Amino acid sequence: MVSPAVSISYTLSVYATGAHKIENLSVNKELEDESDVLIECRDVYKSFGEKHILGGVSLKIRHGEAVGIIGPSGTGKSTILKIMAGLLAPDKGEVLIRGKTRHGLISDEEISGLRIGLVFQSAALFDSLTVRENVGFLLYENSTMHEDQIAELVTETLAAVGLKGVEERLPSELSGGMKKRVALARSIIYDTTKDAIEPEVLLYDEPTAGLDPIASTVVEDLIRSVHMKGEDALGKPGKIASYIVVTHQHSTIRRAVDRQVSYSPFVPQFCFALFLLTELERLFLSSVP
Ligand SMILES: Nc1ncnc2c1ncn2[C@@H]1O[C@H](COP(=O)(O)OP(=O)(O)OP(=O)(O)O)[C@@H](O)[C@H]1O
Repeated sequence: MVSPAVSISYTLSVYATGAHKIENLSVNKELEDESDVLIECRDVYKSFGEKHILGGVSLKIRHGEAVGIIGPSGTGKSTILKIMAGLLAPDKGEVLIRGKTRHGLISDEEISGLRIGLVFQSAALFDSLTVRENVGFLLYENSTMHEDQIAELVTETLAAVGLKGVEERLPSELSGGMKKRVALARSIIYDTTKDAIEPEVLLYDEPTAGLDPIASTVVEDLIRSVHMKGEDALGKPGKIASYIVVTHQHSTIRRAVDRQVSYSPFVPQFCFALFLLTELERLFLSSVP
């Protein structure tokens, strides 16, 4: 039997202090089929002033994947998400969206064919807007949809993340977990009047930060539920093609993702290694006749 093509192509380098690159692990295997790669980072570098944060990160996100990135504070996890989302430009290296290089920051032209949503660590809701206005914000601003249509879609999207009757509340009237749900609803809503509905990749930055274990579990299950392999609160298949979760919490990784990329500190203090547990497992399995 022919082994399935194995998807491995990661290089991740993390700098300690100063300009010394101290770890650079890479595993590469040529792929037979690249057509399902939605986002690819190729040898991405990023520094802030003298601080070298990313030193040659390469990774691919494929259609249908649920990926976790775990690691200590300050190692550049949020930075790589922002680079993938097009909010920060890499100093060196490339970001490819469905095989096409994106130059610099995000632009409407370049994102056509793939919607990328970033769910921020804090829910980042507008305090003076109601939940309905927050969730429907982009549609009110950028679509040709009628206000009633947007309101209806907002209600439906809130129901998909398990929230009912909160449309006219202000963010200050919600619990932390509810705010995260509203932020999630805002990131999954889209203009249903458009002809072509593109696949969507969601990038979650610390989605369970600041939540107690029960509220964390609810959010982790919610992340699963809006994925195409899951089922939302209305019992419909989720609409998110792929997602990445950045987290400090192993419980979130265990519950919400299929494969993990981790920065893991070991001796000496500033060394970090990249563990590609699931990928290595796949490589091993695919090599078994
Ligand atoms: N816009 C910026 N300007 C200057 N420094 C920045 C900027 N953004 C991030 N940094 C620095 O880059 C480093 C990596 O930040 P980043 O937020 O990516 O780390 P992280 O791994 O996500 O951390 P955490 O888990 O605490 O969120 C930090 O030292 C941070 O202070």
